[in-house]
Amino acid sequence: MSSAAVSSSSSTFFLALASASPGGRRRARVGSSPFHTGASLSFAFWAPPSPPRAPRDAALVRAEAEAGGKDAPPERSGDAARLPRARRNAVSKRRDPLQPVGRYGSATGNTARTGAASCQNAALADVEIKSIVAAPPTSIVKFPAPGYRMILPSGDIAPETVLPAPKPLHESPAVDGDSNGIAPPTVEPLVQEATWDFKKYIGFDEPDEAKDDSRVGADDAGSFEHYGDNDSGPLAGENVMNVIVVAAECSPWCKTGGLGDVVGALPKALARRGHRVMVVVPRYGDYVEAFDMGIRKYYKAAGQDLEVNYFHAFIDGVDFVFIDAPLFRHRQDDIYGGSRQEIMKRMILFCKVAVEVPWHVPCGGVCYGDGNLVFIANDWHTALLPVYLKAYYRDHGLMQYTRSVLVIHNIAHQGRGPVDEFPYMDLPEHYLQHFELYDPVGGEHANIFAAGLKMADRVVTVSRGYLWELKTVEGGWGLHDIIRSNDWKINGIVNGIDHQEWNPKVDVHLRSDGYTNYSLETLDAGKRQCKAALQRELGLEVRDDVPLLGFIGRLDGQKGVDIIGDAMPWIAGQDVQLVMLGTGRADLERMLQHLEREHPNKVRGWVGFSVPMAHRITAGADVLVMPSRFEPCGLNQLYAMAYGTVPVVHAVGGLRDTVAPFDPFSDAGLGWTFDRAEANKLIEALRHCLDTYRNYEESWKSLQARGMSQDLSWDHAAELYEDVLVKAKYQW
Ligand SMILES: Nc1ncnc2c1ncn2[C@@H]1O[C@H](COP(=O)(O)OP(=O)(O)O[C@H]2O[C@H](CO)[C@@H](O)[C@H](O)[C@H]2O)[C@@H](O)[C@H]1O
Repeated sequence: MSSAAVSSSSSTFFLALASASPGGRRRARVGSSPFHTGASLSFAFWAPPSPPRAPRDAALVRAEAEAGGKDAPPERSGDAARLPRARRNAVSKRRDPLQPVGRYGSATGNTARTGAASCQNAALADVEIKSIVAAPPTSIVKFPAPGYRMILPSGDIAPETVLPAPKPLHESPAVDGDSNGIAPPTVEPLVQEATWDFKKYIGFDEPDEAKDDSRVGADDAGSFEHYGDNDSGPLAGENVMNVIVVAAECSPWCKTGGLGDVVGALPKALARRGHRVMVVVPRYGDYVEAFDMGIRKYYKAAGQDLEVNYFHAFIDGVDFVFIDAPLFRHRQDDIYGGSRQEIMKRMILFCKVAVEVPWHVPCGGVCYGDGNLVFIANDWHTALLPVYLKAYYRDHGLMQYTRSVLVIHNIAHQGRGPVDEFPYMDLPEHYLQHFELYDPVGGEHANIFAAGLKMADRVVTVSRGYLWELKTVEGGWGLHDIIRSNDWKINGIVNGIDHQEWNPKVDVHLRSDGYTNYSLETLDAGKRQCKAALQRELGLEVRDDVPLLGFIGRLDGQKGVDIIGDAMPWIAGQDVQLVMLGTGRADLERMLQHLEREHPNKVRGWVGFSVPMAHRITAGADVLVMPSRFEPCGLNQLYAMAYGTVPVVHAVGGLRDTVAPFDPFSDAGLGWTFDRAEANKLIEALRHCLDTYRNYEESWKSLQARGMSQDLSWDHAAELYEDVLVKAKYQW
């Protein structure tokens, strides 16, 4: 169907969507809070039987991480921890003169730090292009395939740099550069992959005899004997690959939520297994660690030629490549800001650039090349990458040994837009069918996530429970049919914890203002001190015997903070303290402030984005409350358990997978769960939790100890990711 043919109908649909939300008929008003907007989603259905969670080893901590080490997140301009209260509240109040979009690029009316899941489709009503000049797809023919029109995004690629020697599929190690005769290029690549020396690059100290070893390639695994304690080569063995993780955010440089955490940590864990790993992320600000590589390229995005520069840092065995372009600059505190068309244009540019990074960016002097390479794209922002990989290259016999994996962190945000905007994506016309989607809520539209899911070689969701939910009408947000039909290539892998960043033993945010580092051995004294410091910092009465409840999260329908508001009359009647930290929807921000005003002796509602405060609440609170309506994985409950803070969660998605309910009879479990995202269910769970806290000290301590003793490290998750990468590699 041509875009012209569909445009009028789509415009009608999208105009009708101005106040619609993807939950549509599924959404139900919860409770009767005066703060409730009615935009929240009641998300309750039969959850799948819990997969038995294999017992893991005792907590693996990287105790060697040093105070203020290079991984310690620097204070970002968005952090408001040290600002006076008035300014703290102002942090989240920035308003863009342009139509604002939600965290994932959907119109919400909120700041870009927010993820107003409830409203993302509303943006679709805005079909007027504000800043993008309409243009047909570009057709820069670089490598014409017989009888085929080839579209390449980059404006200045010399053939010798775009076509490194292809590799046969069976050739696994990233260190090996032999090409094996499938359509060899007429011109040799500028940088030979064979010159790549993994050990030298990541700084392993080799003994002389190892240096003499002239073996290369797959059989060379034995020469990695000095990789940590493992003398048989990289943990990944012969599966060693080149991995490029592509995402819109990456902690500690730019983070609005869990995506940033994952992208900051998973690559390091993959590198520890021996893979050569790069992270590609936009350069929203000046990041002191990264240096200009002096490479300039030109790309077309939505009809405009744009210059792109590359900045590079090598940290913890990972190449971090920051894409610098005018579209990304000065967006540090507003990375998903601007109109829907603007963010789409940024992501089109970003994906076009990222897919060619393995050719243009010689990290450590050597490009990654496109053999034995896998991209890991994340969420809808980078879902175009698998599409470009296929449309620009794989369809034309290029990049035949490159694979793509797409990770679903949150399917509530999909990159929906009118069908008549499809030409901005610079794709062959027949690709439109992969984007086109009709659902009762969104009408007929172009859906970037849908196309990415179809084009990716493999797909990962961030928990198995969430994967199950995605296949349901309630949980798939219109993509359930696509998920179901691609079930064969989807795996659920629970996120891990970066133990350099989220570890009470070494947490840099617990080193001042009366807080302290602690471990399982020093839990009692350590938590008591952190709790007192938190109470002091927030102006609450310093009391050890009062249970301190915490909430941290984006203020939107997903996180269910309004359910806490609904439960407030009961909470206020208890001898408890409640600290909530979040930013997002204006009505929910007001709710936090209102609750603090109403209950000044009990409640603190901190409106703002503060990484240090998130760490301090996690350490100082006794209980972390997560009444999320849906939660693909959830990281805060993992962090809480690692800090001896007991989670009380709605049993949904990853929360259900990771928080086994407490069983007082067998003294097992990790926290309290409730089966519907409703205030009365939350109250019931909290009642049991507080009863245990007050009256069963031994049970409480063993709950804390079990939480802290789990191996929640990324190393375990990275191993599971590796299985997926290998499946992708051998999949044709
Ligand atoms: N106001 C604030 N100040 C400081 N820090 C704040 C903050 N609000 C949130 N954070 C931090 O942001 C992170 C949020 O993690 P979540 O797992 O809740 O992610 P989120 O829902 O954004 O992401 C999605 O992706 C992740 C990763 O896959 C999934 O776990 C999750 O279920 C899915 O919704 C945590 O590190 C938290 O401390």
